[in-house]
Amino acid sequence: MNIALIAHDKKKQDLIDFVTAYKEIFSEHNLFATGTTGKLITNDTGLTIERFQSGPLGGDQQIGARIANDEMDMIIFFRDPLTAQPHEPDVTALLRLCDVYKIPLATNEASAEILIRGLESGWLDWRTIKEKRVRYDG
Ligand SMILES: O=C(CO)COP(=O)(O)O
Repeated sequence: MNIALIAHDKKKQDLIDFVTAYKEIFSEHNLFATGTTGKLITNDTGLTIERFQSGPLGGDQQIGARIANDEMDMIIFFRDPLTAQPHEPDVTALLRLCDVYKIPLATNEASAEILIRGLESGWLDWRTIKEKRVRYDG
């Protein structure tokens, strides 16, 4: 699975702690991140992460492009809902593309817990699950 990790500044430590807690699971997947988030996570965990530009410089858009190319399977984005971001339109565009392409997206720690446990349990193979559901329906 290709997993993108993103955190706004006030949420970065929370994401580092989260990735550290689930390092074993994350280490089995291809990780991507916006610039600063990726650098901090790699420094703390030693995990290999492909880094894009920093968010305000286009990193969210680069991850969005990967989604549009069907190259992302999950987005974990610890957003800061209490601080205005200069690149808010980019953030909105990224979230929109997750919905356009039906990509699992967690925008807070609680949702991320559920996604990562689902990933571990094999629930994230959503395309197969959807095919089965269609078969059951008729
Ligand atoms: O701003 C961000 C997401 O919108 C995150 O960017 P950085 O990881 O470069 O701080």
